[in-house]
Amino acid sequence: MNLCHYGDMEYPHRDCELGEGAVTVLYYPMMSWNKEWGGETIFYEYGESKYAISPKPGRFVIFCGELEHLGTLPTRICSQSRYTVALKFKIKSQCK
Ligand SMILES: O=C(O)CCC(=O)C(=O)O
Ligand SMILES: [Fe+2]
Repeated sequence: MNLCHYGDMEYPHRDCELGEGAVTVLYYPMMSWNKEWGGETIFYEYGESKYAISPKPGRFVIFCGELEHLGTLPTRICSQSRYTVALKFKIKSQCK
């Protein structure tokens, strides 16, 4: 379970080592979210941002844990906490 607010720090990371082949299931449990509040999950490719997923209430994102990503922080006008639930599964075969 992740919890962050405006002013916190988050870093781009991978959820597993390259070649480890884990899968992450990310869930946004907030009851409501305004797009002006930011908080997108950014996915990187070759070190550059490639996809931004809005933290829409009830949304699930399933991705290969080898992908570099970042849960961005809420903007200053957001008075709510940004929650996510991340379930990280190791699988035998690699996910590519
Ligand atoms: O909160 C997010 O958008 C990402 C969370 C995450 O990357 C993690 O828990 O490993
Ligand atoms: Fe992560």
